[in-house]
Amino acid sequence: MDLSQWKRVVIKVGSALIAPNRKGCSSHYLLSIAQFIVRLRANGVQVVLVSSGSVAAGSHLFPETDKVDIALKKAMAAAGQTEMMATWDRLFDFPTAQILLTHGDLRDRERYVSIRETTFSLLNNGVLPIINENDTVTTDDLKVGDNDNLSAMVAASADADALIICSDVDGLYDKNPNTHDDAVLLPEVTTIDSRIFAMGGGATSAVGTGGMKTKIEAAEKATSHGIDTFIVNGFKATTFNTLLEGKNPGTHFRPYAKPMQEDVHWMTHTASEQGEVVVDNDFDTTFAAEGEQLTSDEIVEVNGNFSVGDTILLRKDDGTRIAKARSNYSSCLLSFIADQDDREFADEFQNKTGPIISKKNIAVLEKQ
Ligand SMILES: Nc1ncnc2c1ncn2[C@@H]1O[C@H](COP(=O)(O)OP(=O)(O)O)[C@@H](O)[C@H]1O
Ligand SMILES: N[C@@H](CCC(=O)OP(=O)(O)O)C(=O)O
Repeated sequence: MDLSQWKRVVIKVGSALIAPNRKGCSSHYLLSIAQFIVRLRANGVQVVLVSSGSVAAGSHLFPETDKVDIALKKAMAAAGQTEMMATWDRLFDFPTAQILLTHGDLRDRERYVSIRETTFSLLNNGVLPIINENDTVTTDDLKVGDNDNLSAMVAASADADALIICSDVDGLYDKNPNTHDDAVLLPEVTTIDSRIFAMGGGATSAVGTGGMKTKIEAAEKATSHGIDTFIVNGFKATTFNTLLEGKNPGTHFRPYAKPMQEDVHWMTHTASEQGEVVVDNDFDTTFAAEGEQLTSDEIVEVNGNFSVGDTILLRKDDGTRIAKARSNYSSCLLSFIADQDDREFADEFQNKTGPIISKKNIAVLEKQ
Protein backbone atom coordinates (compact mmCIF):
# COMPACT_ATOMS: atom_id res chain seq x y z
CA MET A 1 0.00 0.00 0.00
CA ASP A 2 1.69 3.16 -1.25
CA LEU A 3 -0.03 6.37 -0.16
CA SER A 4 2.36 8.46 -2.22
CA GLN A 5 0.56 7.06 -5.28
CA TRP A 6 -2.83 8.36 -4.15
CA LYS A 7 -4.00 11.48 -5.93
CA ARG A 8 -7.69 11.29 -5.03
CA VAL A 9 -9.48 9.46 -2.23
CA VAL A 10 -13.14 8.97 -1.35
CA ILE A 11 -13.90 8.52 2.37
CA LYS A 12 -17.31 7.17 3.35
CA VAL A 13 -18.51 7.73 6.91
CA GLY A 14 -21.35 5.64 8.37
CA SER A 15 -24.28 6.97 10.45
CA ALA A 16 -23.05 5.51 13.75
CA LEU A 17 -19.99 7.75 13.57
CA ILE A 18 -22.03 10.92 12.96
CA ALA A 19 -24.80 10.46 15.49
CA PRO A 20 -23.75 7.60 17.78
CA ASN A 21 -26.69 7.99 20.18
CA ARG A 22 -29.25 9.38 17.72
CA LYS A 23 -29.23 12.53 19.82
CA GLY A 24 -27.99 14.89 17.14
CA CYS A 25 -24.52 15.05 15.66
CA SER A 26 -21.43 14.46 17.71
CA SER A 27 -17.93 15.43 16.62
CA HIS A 28 -16.46 12.76 18.94
CA TYR A 29 -15.55 10.32 16.17
CA LEU A 30 -15.45 12.88 13.38
CA LEU A 31 -12.42 14.67 14.81
CA SER A 32 -9.93 11.96 13.91
CA ILE A 33 -11.53 11.55 10.47
CA ALA A 34 -11.31 15.31 9.91
CA GLN A 35 -7.64 15.27 10.97
CA PHE A 36 -7.03 12.43 8.53
CA ILE A 37 -8.64 14.47 5.73
CA VAL A 38 -6.51 17.51 6.65
CA ARG A 39 -3.32 15.39 6.62
CA LEU A 40 -4.20 13.83 3.27
CA ARG A 41 -4.87 17.23 1.73
CA ALA A 42 -1.60 18.57 3.17
CA ASN A 43 0.10 15.70 1.32
CA GLY A 44 -1.52 16.84 -1.95
CA VAL A 45 -4.28 14.21 -1.98
CA GLN A 46 -7.72 15.38 -3.12
CA VAL A 47 -10.50 14.14 -0.84
CA VAL A 48 -14.22 13.58 -1.42
CA LEU A 49 -16.33 12.79 1.63
CA VAL A 50 -19.48 10.67 1.41
CA SER A 51 -21.29 11.18 4.68
CA SER A 52 -24.29 9.24 5.96
CA GLY A 53 -26.09 10.26 9.10
CA SER A 54 -28.76 12.76 8.14
CA VAL A 55 -31.60 10.53 9.39
CA ALA A 56 -29.70 9.59 12.56
CA ALA A 57 -28.77 13.24 13.15
CA GLY A 58 -32.29 14.56 12.55
CA SER A 59 -34.33 11.99 14.47
CA HIS A 60 -33.99 13.81 17.83
CA LEU A 61 -35.79 16.83 16.34
CA PHE A 62 -39.05 14.84 16.03
CA PRO A 63 -41.27 13.26 18.69
CA GLU A 64 -40.22 9.73 19.58
CA THR A 65 -42.38 7.08 17.94
CA ASP A 66 -42.21 3.36 17.25
CA LYS A 67 -43.61 3.95 13.78
CA VAL A 68 -41.19 5.93 11.61
CA ASP A 69 -42.91 6.06 8.22
CA ILE A 70 -41.16 7.08 5.01
CA ALA A 71 -42.36 10.70 5.11
CA LEU A 72 -41.08 11.10 8.67
CA LYS A 73 -37.75 9.51 7.76
CA LYS A 74 -37.40 11.95 4.87
CA ALA A 75 -38.23 14.84 7.18
CA MET A 76 -35.54 13.62 9.59
CA ALA A 77 -33.08 13.44 6.70
CA ALA A 78 -33.90 16.99 5.57
CA ALA A 79 -33.52 18.43 9.07
CA GLY A 80 -30.51 16.27 10.00
CA GLN A 81 -28.63 17.10 6.80
CA THR A 82 -28.10 20.75 7.78
CA GLU A 83 -26.97 19.71 11.25
CA MET A 84 -24.59 17.17 9.77
CA MET A 85 -23.13 19.63 7.25
CA ALA A 86 -22.69 22.26 9.97
CA THR A 87 -20.85 19.73 12.15
CA TRP A 88 -18.43 18.79 9.36
CA ASP A 89 -17.97 22.40 8.29
CA ARG A 90 -16.93 23.43 11.82
CA LEU A 91 -14.08 20.90 11.74
CA PHE A 92 -12.31 22.42 8.71
CA ASP A 93 -10.69 25.75 7.96
CA PHE A 94 -11.26 25.28 4.22
CA PRO A 95 -14.63 25.44 2.46
CA THR A 96 -16.96 22.48 2.15
CA ALA A 97 -19.72 21.93 -0.42
CA GLN A 98 -22.87 19.85 -0.16
CA ILE A 99 -23.83 17.53 -3.02
CA LEU A 100 -27.07 15.57 -2.71
CA LEU A 101 -27.62 12.84 -5.28
CA THR A 102 -30.06 10.13 -6.24
CA HIS A 103 -29.58 7.13 -8.46
CA GLY A 104 -31.77 8.97 -10.97
CA ASP A 105 -28.97 11.55 -11.28
CA LEU A 106 -26.14 9.04 -11.51
CA ARG A 107 -27.73 6.76 -14.08
CA ASP A 108 -28.41 9.62 -16.48
CA ARG A 109 -25.18 9.98 -18.44
CA GLU A 110 -25.46 13.77 -18.90
CA ARG A 111 -26.20 14.41 -15.24
CA TYR A 112 -23.45 11.93 -14.27
CA VAL A 113 -20.91 13.82 -16.37
CA SER A 114 -22.13 17.09 -14.84
CA ILE A 115 -21.69 15.70 -11.30
CA ARG A 116 -18.21 14.51 -12.25
CA GLU A 117 -17.22 17.90 -13.66
CA THR A 118 -18.59 19.78 -10.64
CA THR A 119 -16.70 17.47 -8.30
CA PHE A 120 -13.44 18.10 -10.17
CA SER A 121 -14.11 21.82 -10.17
CA LEU A 122 -14.62 21.82 -6.38
CA LEU A 123 -11.50 19.71 -5.81
CA ASN A 124 -9.34 21.84 -8.07
CA ASN A 125 -10.41 24.90 -6.08
CA GLY A 126 -9.61 23.39 -2.70
CA VAL A 127 -13.22 22.78 -1.64
CA LEU A 128 -14.15 19.55 0.15
CA PRO A 129 -17.23 17.97 -1.50
CA ILE A 130 -19.51 16.28 1.06
CA ILE A 131 -21.95 13.93 -0.63
CA ASN A 132 -25.08 12.17 0.61
CA GLU A 133 -28.12 10.62 -1.01
CA ASN A 134 -30.91 13.15 -1.48
CA ASP A 135 -33.25 11.13 0.76
CA THR A 136 -36.04 13.73 0.70
CA VAL A 137 -36.74 13.32 -3.01
CA THR A 138 -35.98 9.64 -3.55
CA THR A 139 -38.51 7.00 -4.51
CA ASP A 140 -37.84 3.27 -4.63
CA ASP A 141 -37.08 3.57 -8.30
CA LEU A 142 -34.77 6.57 -7.97
CA LYS A 143 -32.66 5.71 -4.96
CA VAL A 144 -29.31 4.03 -4.54
CA GLY A 145 -30.59 3.11 -1.07
CA ASP A 146 -27.29 2.91 0.79
CA ASN A 147 -24.23 5.09 0.94
CA ASP A 148 -21.78 2.22 0.51
CA ASN A 149 -22.85 1.69 -3.10
CA LEU A 150 -23.22 5.46 -3.53
CA SER A 151 -19.62 5.98 -2.36
CA ALA A 152 -18.36 3.41 -4.89
CA MET A 153 -20.26 5.15 -7.71
CA VAL A 154 -18.82 8.46 -6.55
CA ALA A 155 -15.31 6.97 -6.35
CA ALA A 156 -15.61 5.68 -9.91
CA SER A 157 -16.98 8.99 -11.18
CA ALA A 158 -14.17 10.88 -9.47
CA ASP A 159 -11.50 8.47 -10.77
CA ALA A 160 -10.36 7.92 -7.20
CA ASP A 161 -7.33 5.83 -6.33
CA ALA A 162 -8.79 4.65 -3.03
CA LEU A 163 -12.15 4.25 -1.32
CA ILE A 164 -12.07 4.11 2.48
CA ILE A 165 -15.33 2.97 4.09
CA CYS A 166 -15.36 3.95 7.78
CA SER A 167 -17.74 1.74 9.73
CA ASP A 168 -18.39 0.55 13.28
CA VAL A 169 -16.41 -2.71 12.96
CA ASP A 170 -12.75 -3.42 12.14
CA GLY A 171 -13.49 -4.71 8.63
CA LEU A 172 -15.02 -7.73 6.92
CA TYR A 173 -15.15 -10.83 9.12
CA ASP A 174 -15.97 -14.35 7.94
CA LYS A 175 -19.30 -13.86 9.76
CA ASN A 176 -20.98 -11.03 11.64
CA PRO A 177 -18.74 -10.29 14.66
CA ASN A 178 -21.67 -8.72 16.52
CA THR A 179 -23.51 -12.04 16.58
CA HIS A 180 -20.60 -14.54 16.43
CA ASP A 181 -17.80 -14.52 19.04
CA ASP A 182 -15.59 -16.70 16.86
CA ALA A 183 -15.73 -14.41 13.78
CA VAL A 184 -12.34 -13.86 12.14
CA LEU A 185 -11.24 -10.64 10.43
CA LEU A 186 -10.12 -10.91 6.78
CA PRO A 187 -7.20 -8.49 6.31
CA GLU A 188 -7.13 -8.87 2.54
CA VAL A 189 -9.55 -9.87 -0.20
CA THR A 190 -8.15 -10.39 -3.68
CA THR A 191 -11.26 -11.76 -5.40
CA ILE A 192 -14.83 -10.87 -4.53
CA ASP A 193 -16.76 -14.05 -5.24
CA SER A 194 -19.89 -15.74 -3.90
CA ARG A 195 -17.90 -17.01 -0.89
CA ILE A 196 -17.12 -13.41 0.12
CA PHE A 197 -20.70 -12.27 -0.53
CA ALA A 198 -21.99 -15.09 1.68
CA MET A 199 -20.02 -13.65 4.63
CA GLY A 200 -21.68 -10.24 4.53
CA GLY A 201 -24.80 -9.91 6.62
CA GLY A 202 -27.11 -6.94 7.15
CA ALA A 203 -26.82 -4.09 9.63
CA THR A 204 -27.37 -4.83 13.32
CA SER A 205 -27.15 -1.27 14.65
CA ALA A 206 -30.22 0.99 14.90
CA VAL A 207 -28.77 3.51 12.44
CA GLY A 208 -26.84 1.52 9.79
CA THR A 209 -28.24 0.65 6.35
CA GLY A 210 -27.12 -2.38 4.40
CA GLY A 211 -24.50 -3.80 6.76
CA MET A 212 -21.55 -5.63 5.23
CA LYS A 213 -23.54 -6.83 2.21
CA THR A 214 -23.63 -3.36 0.66
CA LYS A 215 -19.98 -2.75 1.58
CA ILE A 216 -18.95 -5.84 -0.39
CA GLU A 217 -21.10 -4.65 -3.32
CA ALA A 218 -19.34 -1.28 -3.07
CA ALA A 219 -15.93 -2.96 -2.96
CA GLU A 220 -16.80 -4.91 -6.10
CA LYS A 221 -17.88 -1.75 -7.92
CA ALA A 222 -14.78 0.17 -6.85
CA THR A 223 -12.14 -2.53 -7.34
CA SER A 224 -13.44 -3.27 -10.84
CA HIS A 225 -12.57 0.35 -11.63
CA GLY A 226 -9.05 -0.17 -10.26
CA ILE A 227 -9.75 1.48 -6.89
CA ASP A 228 -8.10 0.14 -3.72
CA THR A 229 -10.94 -0.32 -1.24
CA PHE A 230 -10.74 -0.48 2.55
CA ILE A 231 -13.29 -1.18 5.25
CA VAL A 232 -12.00 0.25 8.51
CA ASN A 233 -13.19 1.02 12.01
CA GLY A 234 -14.00 4.73 12.29
CA PHE A 235 -14.51 4.49 16.05
CA LYS A 236 -10.76 4.01 16.55
CA ALA A 237 -8.49 7.04 16.12
CA THR A 238 -5.55 4.64 15.56
CA THR A 239 -7.19 3.52 12.29
CA PHE A 240 -6.25 6.77 10.59
CA ASN A 241 -2.66 6.87 11.90
CA THR A 242 -2.21 3.34 10.59
CA LEU A 243 -3.52 4.37 7.18
CA LEU A 244 -1.19 7.38 7.12
CA GLU A 245 1.70 5.00 7.87
CA GLY A 246 0.76 3.18 4.68
CA LYS A 247 -0.57 0.16 6.56
CA ASN A 248 -3.95 -1.52 6.39
CA PRO A 249 -5.94 -1.30 9.66
CA GLY A 250 -8.97 -3.30 8.44
CA THR A 251 -9.88 -5.17 5.26
CA HIS A 252 -8.18 -4.26 2.03
CA PHE A 253 -9.91 -5.26 -1.21
CA ARG A 254 -7.32 -5.39 -3.98
CA PRO A 255 -8.24 -3.66 -7.26
CA TYR A 256 -8.65 -5.54 -10.54
CA ALA A 257 -5.40 -5.87 -12.44
CA LYS A 258 -7.26 -4.83 -15.60
CA PRO A 259 -9.79 -2.16 -14.51
CA MET A 260 -12.81 -1.32 -16.63
CA GLN A 261 -12.78 1.94 -18.56
CA GLU A 262 -14.81 4.74 -16.92
CA ASP A 263 -17.71 4.68 -19.43
CA VAL A 264 -17.96 0.87 -19.49
CA HIS A 265 -17.83 0.86 -15.69
CA TRP A 266 -20.62 3.43 -15.54
CA MET A 267 -22.81 1.36 -17.81
CA THR A 268 -22.11 -1.85 -15.88
CA HIS A 269 -22.35 -0.58 -12.32
CA THR A 270 -24.21 2.74 -12.27
CA ALA A 271 -26.63 2.93 -15.18
CA SER A 272 -29.76 0.85 -14.75
CA GLU A 273 -31.51 -0.57 -17.75
CA GLN A 274 -34.75 1.04 -18.96
CA GLY A 275 -35.71 -2.02 -21.00
CA GLU A 276 -34.33 -5.21 -22.51
CA VAL A 277 -33.79 -6.78 -25.88
CA VAL A 278 -33.97 -10.56 -25.96
CA VAL A 279 -31.91 -12.21 -28.70
CA ASP A 280 -31.60 -15.74 -30.12
CA ASN A 281 -29.94 -18.31 -27.87
CA ASP A 282 -27.32 -18.99 -30.55
CA PHE A 283 -26.48 -15.30 -30.79
CA ASP A 284 -22.69 -14.86 -30.87
CA THR A 285 -21.78 -13.28 -27.52
CA THR A 286 -18.46 -12.01 -28.87
CA PHE A 287 -20.38 -9.61 -31.12
CA ALA A 288 -19.85 -6.58 -28.93
CA ALA A 289 -16.13 -7.12 -28.61
CA GLU A 290 -15.86 -7.75 -32.33
CA GLY A 291 -18.02 -4.70 -33.07
CA GLU A 292 -20.43 -6.63 -35.27
CA GLN A 293 -23.96 -5.44 -35.79
CA LEU A 294 -27.01 -6.65 -33.95
CA THR A 295 -29.58 -7.22 -36.67
CA SER A 296 -33.32 -7.00 -36.25
CA ASP A 297 -33.84 -10.67 -37.29
CA GLU A 298 -31.79 -11.74 -34.24
CA ILE A 299 -34.24 -9.99 -31.89
CA VAL A 300 -36.76 -12.30 -30.20
CA GLU A 301 -38.49 -9.74 -28.01
CA VAL A 302 -38.30 -6.09 -26.96
CA ASN A 303 -39.40 -5.45 -23.36
CA GLY A 304 -40.08 -2.14 -21.62
CA ASN A 305 -40.43 1.40 -22.85
CA PHE A 306 -37.16 3.08 -23.69
CA SER A 307 -36.12 6.07 -25.75
CA VAL A 308 -33.10 6.74 -27.92
CA GLY A 309 -30.09 7.09 -25.63
CA ASP A 310 -31.49 4.95 -22.80
CA THR A 311 -29.51 2.05 -21.38
CA ILE A 312 -30.85 -1.37 -22.30
CA LEU A 313 -29.97 -4.90 -21.28
CA LEU A 314 -29.20 -7.38 -24.01
CA ARG A 315 -29.98 -10.92 -22.93
CA LYS A 316 -30.43 -14.31 -24.46
CA ASP A 317 -33.71 -16.17 -24.56
CA ASP A 318 -32.27 -18.56 -21.93
CA GLY A 319 -31.76 -15.64 -19.51
CA THR A 320 -28.00 -15.10 -19.98
CA ARG A 321 -27.15 -11.41 -19.57
CA ILE A 322 -24.91 -10.45 -22.47
CA ALA A 323 -24.34 -6.72 -22.37
CA LYS A 324 -25.63 -3.33 -21.34
CA ALA A 325 -25.73 -0.79 -24.10
CA ARG A 326 -27.01 2.60 -25.11
CA SER A 327 -29.84 2.10 -27.58
CA ASN A 328 -29.88 4.14 -30.76
CA TYR A 329 -33.53 3.11 -31.30
CA SER A 330 -36.61 3.64 -29.16
CA SER A 331 -38.47 0.52 -27.98
CA CYS A 332 -41.30 1.35 -30.42
CA LEU A 333 -39.02 1.53 -33.43
CA LEU A 334 -37.09 -1.56 -32.40
CA SER A 335 -40.31 -3.58 -31.97
CA PHE A 336 -41.46 -2.32 -35.35
CA ILE A 337 -38.42 -3.60 -37.25
CA ALA A 338 -38.10 -6.78 -35.16
CA ASP A 339 -41.72 -7.67 -36.06
CA GLN A 340 -41.20 -7.18 -39.82
CA ASP A 341 -41.75 -10.29 -41.94
CA ASP A 342 -40.22 -8.48 -44.88
CA ARG A 343 -36.51 -8.95 -44.05
CA GLU A 344 -35.36 -6.95 -47.02
CA PHE A 345 -37.35 -3.93 -45.80
CA ALA A 346 -36.06 -4.37 -42.23
CA ASP A 347 -32.43 -4.61 -43.42
CA GLU A 348 -32.80 -1.57 -45.62
CA PHE A 349 -34.45 0.35 -42.78
CA GLN A 350 -31.59 -0.55 -40.45
CA ASN A 351 -28.99 0.39 -43.05
CA LYS A 352 -30.57 3.82 -43.39
CA THR A 353 -31.21 4.41 -39.69
CA GLY A 354 -27.85 3.11 -38.46
CA PRO A 355 -26.78 0.45 -35.95
CA ILE A 356 -29.14 -0.46 -33.11
CA ILE A 357 -26.16 -0.28 -30.77
CA SER A 358 -22.84 1.43 -31.47
CA LYS A 359 -19.64 -0.33 -30.51
CA LYS A 360 -18.44 2.48 -28.27
CA ASN A 361 -21.58 2.31 -26.14
CA ILE A 362 -21.49 -1.33 -25.11
CA ALA A 363 -20.46 -2.85 -21.79
CA VAL A 364 -20.08 -6.61 -22.16
CA LEU A 365 -21.17 -8.27 -18.94
CA GLU A 366 -19.36 -11.18 -17.35
CA LYS A 367 -20.11 -14.43 -19.16
CA GLN A 368 -22.39 -16.64 -17.07
N1 LIG B 1 -19.25 -10.47 7.93
C1 LIG B 1 -19.40 -9.32 8.60
N2 LIG B 1 -18.32 -8.63 9.03
C2 LIG B 1 -18.44 -7.45 9.69
N3 LIG B 1 -19.64 -6.87 9.97
C3 LIG B 1 -20.77 -7.50 9.56
C4 LIG B 1 -20.70 -8.75 8.85
N4 LIG B 1 -21.97 -9.12 8.52
C5 LIG B 1 -22.79 -8.16 8.99
N5 LIG B 1 -22.08 -7.18 9.62
C6 LIG B 1 -22.71 -6.00 10.24
O1 LIG B 1 -22.42 -4.84 9.44
C7 LIG B 1 -22.40 -3.72 10.33
C8 LIG B 1 -21.81 -2.52 9.65
O2 LIG B 1 -22.70 -2.04 8.66
P1 LIG B 1 -23.74 -0.85 8.95
O3 LIG B 1 -24.47 -1.11 10.23
O4 LIG B 1 -24.53 -0.63 7.72
O5 LIG B 1 -22.74 0.34 9.27
P2 LIG B 1 -22.44 1.73 8.58
O6 LIG B 1 -23.34 2.69 9.24
O7 LIG B 1 -20.99 1.94 8.92
O8 LIG B 1 -22.67 1.60 7.11
C9 LIG B 1 -21.64 -4.26 11.52
O9 LIG B 1 -21.85 -3.51 12.68
C10 LIG B 1 -22.18 -5.69 11.64
O10 LIG B 1 -23.28 -5.74 12.52
N1 LIG C 1 -28.65 8.72 3.36
C1 LIG C 1 -28.79 8.13 4.69
C2 LIG C 1 -27.70 7.12 4.96
C3 LIG C 1 -27.97 5.74 4.43
C4 LIG C 1 -26.83 4.78 4.76
O1 LIG C 1 -26.34 4.08 3.88
O2 LIG C 1 -26.41 4.79 6.05
P1 LIG C 1 -25.08 4.00 6.56
O3 LIG C 1 -25.29 2.50 6.46
O4 LIG C 1 -24.91 4.42 7.99
O5 LIG C 1 -23.93 4.43 5.71
C5 LIG C 1 -28.66 9.21 5.76
O6 LIG C 1 -27.96 10.20 5.55
O7 LIG C 1 -29.24 9.01 6.84
